[in-house]
Amino acid sequence: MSFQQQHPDFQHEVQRLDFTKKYIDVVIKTAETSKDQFLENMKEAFQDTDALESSMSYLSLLTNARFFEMSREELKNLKVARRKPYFARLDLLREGLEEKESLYIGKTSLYSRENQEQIIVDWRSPIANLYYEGRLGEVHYESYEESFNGYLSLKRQFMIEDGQLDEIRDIDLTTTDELLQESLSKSSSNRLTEIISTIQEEQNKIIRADLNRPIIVQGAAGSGKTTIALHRISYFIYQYKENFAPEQLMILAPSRLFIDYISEALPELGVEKVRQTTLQDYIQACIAQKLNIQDDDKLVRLLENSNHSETEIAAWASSIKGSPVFHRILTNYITSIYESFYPSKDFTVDKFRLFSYKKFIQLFKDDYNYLPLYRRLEKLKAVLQNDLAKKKKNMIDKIETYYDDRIERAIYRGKDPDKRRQYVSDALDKKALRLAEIKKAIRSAVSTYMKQFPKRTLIQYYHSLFNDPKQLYHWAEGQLSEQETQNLCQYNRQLFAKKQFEREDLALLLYLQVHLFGIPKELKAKNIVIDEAQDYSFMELLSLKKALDTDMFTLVGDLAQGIHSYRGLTSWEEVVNNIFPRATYTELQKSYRTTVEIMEKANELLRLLPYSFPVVEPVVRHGESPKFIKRKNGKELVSQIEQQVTHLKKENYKTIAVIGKTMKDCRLLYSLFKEHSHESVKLLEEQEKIPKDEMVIVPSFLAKGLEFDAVMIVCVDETFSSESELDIKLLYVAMTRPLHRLYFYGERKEDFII
Ligand SMILES: Nc1ncnc2c1ncn2[C@@H]1O[C@H](COP(=O)(O)OP(=O)(O)OP(=O)(O)O)[C@@H](O)[C@H]1O
Repeated sequence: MSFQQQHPDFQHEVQRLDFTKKYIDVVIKTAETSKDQFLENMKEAFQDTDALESSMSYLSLLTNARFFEMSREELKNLKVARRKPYFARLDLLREGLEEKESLYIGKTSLYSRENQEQIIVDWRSPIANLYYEGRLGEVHYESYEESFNGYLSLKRQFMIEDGQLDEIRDIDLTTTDELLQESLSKSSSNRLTEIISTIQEEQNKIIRADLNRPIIVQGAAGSGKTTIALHRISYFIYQYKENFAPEQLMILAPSRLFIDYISEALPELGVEKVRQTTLQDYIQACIAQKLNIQDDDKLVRLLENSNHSETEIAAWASSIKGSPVFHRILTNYITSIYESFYPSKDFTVDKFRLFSYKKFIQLFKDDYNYLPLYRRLEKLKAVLQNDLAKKKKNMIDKIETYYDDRIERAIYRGKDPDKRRQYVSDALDKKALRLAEIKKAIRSAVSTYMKQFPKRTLIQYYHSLFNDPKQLYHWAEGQLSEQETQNLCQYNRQLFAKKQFEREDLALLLYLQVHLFGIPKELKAKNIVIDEAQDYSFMELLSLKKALDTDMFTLVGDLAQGIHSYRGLTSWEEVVNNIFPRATYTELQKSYRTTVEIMEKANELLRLLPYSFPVVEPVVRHGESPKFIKRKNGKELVSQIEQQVTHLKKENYKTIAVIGKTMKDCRLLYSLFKEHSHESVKLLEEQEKIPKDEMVIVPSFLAKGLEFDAVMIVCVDETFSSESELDIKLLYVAMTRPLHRLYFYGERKEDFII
């Protein structure tokens, strides 16, 4: 018997676990067969225990089929839960009650079918919050806007593997960290996992922060931002399951590679139905077009420093297109488009004036100002059609009456019967002609009137924006010089000539789409999580907010890893002040991923960056110090790395990555491996899936957000320079990927800055 199994309650907890598992089995079986079977199933399962007694006494409730109505989803969760029904227990004496109750906290809830008592309490329920933040003793919690007090006398953690209780541990202040330590020391599976049982207090605060307000989290590398963001979605779905379908939530990830990385944690959290996409894919869906986008090309060019002045202009164009200057430009541009739609003629049919242009403009400008331009036009077209339908009879009647009157007068007044006949016949002809005319005019009136409004496509509008530098200068209201607007127009026209766009154009296209055409309802998510949000530009965030028509965003990111800062953000302040004024801002400085030794080295880099964040505090977990190894060349470099990998695998490290600074360096390494190695190696690109048990080669900018047991940063042709902020950030990203081991392979130590 192990030490933990000597816990006086161990046997009791084994029984309790047994009961829970059997109960789950019965519920599953009953849900899959029929409710009438419940009793039989209960008898069978609990033949030898007393539990049956109490169950039998609630027989009457069983007539209620509702207790067994379970969605496929719930059934699936329950089947998963059987392996580990719960991870903690709380003993709570609620104020005003005599007896304390034991609450078992798990990933999904389970109610007793007989008396509605909770056999398992969902980790997202209000009372489970006590596990994450309440110390033992007097506690207070809120549930559905009511406050409760109570006394928490026990917090117990369970280690359950495959339905077997391995260990129990009662938590007081000294042992809180043990489970976390254990969980962190495990090897990484290349996938993000759920951390429900070890969520830390500061993380819990963010997960459960007011769901009706946006939240911005600046978190150090490895502080759990991605993990927390996913848990917050899970919490949101739980809280609002009646009001929102998971499909109405959206995760915007930096790349498809990253979506693959988080994919495994999603079902466990019950959030797999949440829409997961990248900004590029999402915007292209909104504008219903597939564009030819040059991806990350700019970053690579910046890295490789090719053609200096051209690269500089490209980076400058990105920064301008992402900045608030373009908000001003687009606002003015859109106003000018709107004004060009104000008609100067009334809506007339034949000789009748039906609708004044002033009224048209008033409806266009004021009454329908909540709609995008072309939707306003559709509305107005419908207004004209309605109006016409109402007045049509009247117009026809007027013409008929006019001729009928004349004919009648002629019949009575005229003396010469021949002349009279001729007059009447002419009048009848004229009447028929006029009636045919007016009917024809009525048929085409609306479409003729609507023809004055130009029909242009989004892309045509976008191209026009860069047509005339003088106009652009005017719209920028002094925020750009004439030279700058000329450069910008020239730059974009060159792209257009190649039928190309760059990522920075997407936000502007989205902004125009929203104001001119609108976006389909089914693409309007209600709650949005953005990971690596530091790489978004001001205009990207603003356009998304406009497109989605909500400020319910969770933004998580780390400015120190802002490798796209030429277009991305340099401070969260501008985001809070100008886009999400209702947002709460939180910082996370503790890092859970890596060891103290690795984090200390990475912190040295952080000090070289122009940010005033405090250095990252690693959770105390020690390991080997990062090592510099003088690299060899060609075949010998490959065998050098292979030996290290063999060594690491012996130590049971499973996921290993070689990180190069650029894709170019990675391709070089990859071809060396192809030529000289028997090991299977994969080069990760943007659209890849991450293999489970192969070593990977990945460029630093794509490694962002991922993690591995061990990382080897290898410099072949490229080195990192302390002169370049981008290099520092890329190296920082690379250095903060490993959980356990870090090696630098290069010519000289200086090539890695520190
Ligand atoms: N409370 C926790 N308990 C156990 N593991 C945790 C906890 N918080 C974070 N981790 C682990 O720390 C690692 C880093 O988490 P995550 O990837 O969410 O961090 P991040 O802030 O998004 O990192 P990056 O900035 O590098 O993208 C993961 O392995 C995660 O499982």
